[in-house]
Amino acid sequence: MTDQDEVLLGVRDLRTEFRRDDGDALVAVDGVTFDVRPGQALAIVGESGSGKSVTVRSVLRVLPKTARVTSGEARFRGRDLLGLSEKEMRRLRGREIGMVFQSAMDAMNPTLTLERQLTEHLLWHGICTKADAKKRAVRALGDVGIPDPEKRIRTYPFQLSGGMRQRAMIAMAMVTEPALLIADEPTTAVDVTVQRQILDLLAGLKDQGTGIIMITHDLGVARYFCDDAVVMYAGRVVERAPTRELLDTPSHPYTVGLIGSSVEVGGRGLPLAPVPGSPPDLTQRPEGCSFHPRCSLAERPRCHTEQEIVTIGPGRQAACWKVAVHA
Ligand SMILES: Nc1ncnc2c1ncn2[C@@H]1O[C@H](COP(=O)(O)OP(=O)(O)OP(=O)(O)O)[C@@H](O)[C@H]1O
Repeated sequence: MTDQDEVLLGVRDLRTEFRRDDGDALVAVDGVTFDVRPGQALAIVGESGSGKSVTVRSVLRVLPKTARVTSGEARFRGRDLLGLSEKEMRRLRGREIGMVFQSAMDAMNPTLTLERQLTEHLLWHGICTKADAKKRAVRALGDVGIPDPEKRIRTYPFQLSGGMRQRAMIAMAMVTEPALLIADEPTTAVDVTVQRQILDLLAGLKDQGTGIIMITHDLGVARYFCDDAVVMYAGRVVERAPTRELLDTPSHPYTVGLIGSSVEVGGRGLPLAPVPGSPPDLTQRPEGCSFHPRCSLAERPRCHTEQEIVTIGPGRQAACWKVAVHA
């Protein structure tokens, strides 16, 4: 089997724009490329507004009306998701691609019991018969560690604690046995103990061969859970590497700053403190490297005119020509 055969999701040169009222286009995602393989987790890290969510929303085709993907490819199991009909995408989302978000309250329907939500989800996707749906739903809740699932299945999301709700959302995402799971800050709103339990649950999925994309602010979570990482800045990937290498020996000046400003205590990263300065207004992106106005190493004219991708090693690239000079 070649490397290429093993790619579950291959995103290439993805570009997504928002149309603004003043007519200007805001390029939120600009040329993003990454691969996710079965049984592997990819972290997408970066400051707020760097384009992490818009990237995965573009892949899932759940963008606000004002946004559109203007170019690129998102090949999932051989099919380009960006070329599928909306009907085909509806079949795929929630079935072959599961989704877990920061807040289960936003992702689940507060007016339906867990039983209704889980069984309707299974039946809509044609996973099993009505007779089997409840059994599978109870099993899914048990699998994510919800005690007494036969009883709990009759509750509404708001009747559960935050941690239990998050588990129920993961049960929803897992019940169809998706090949790919996209998790957008799944542990941000829960305490450390629940965070660990949720990561262990997701690790179980990974062991079964599920590919995972994890958006996270928490470098400790990325280190603990993710095989590879991409760092985004102003809509672009500025560095990609196996996670441990990226965190131990970062290359791009932005990654260095990001890690330098994050304190990892006992393997858990605190939320990232911002690198001095602020990201650019995406309607007026600086020429060349978008990070140059904040970069202490920036040199004229090269950093102001070009952004070069440098390959540092296997699976490692950084969007900074100075990396090659210092390597
Ligand atoms: N609904 C929207 N309308 C207009 N622009 C938007 C909208 N949503 C996002 N954007 C633009 O896209 C950029 C990327 O947003 P995105 O939500 O992907 O960032 P993020 O990295 O996920 O941030 P966070 O960590 O805060 O969730 C933002 O900086 C903003 O300029």
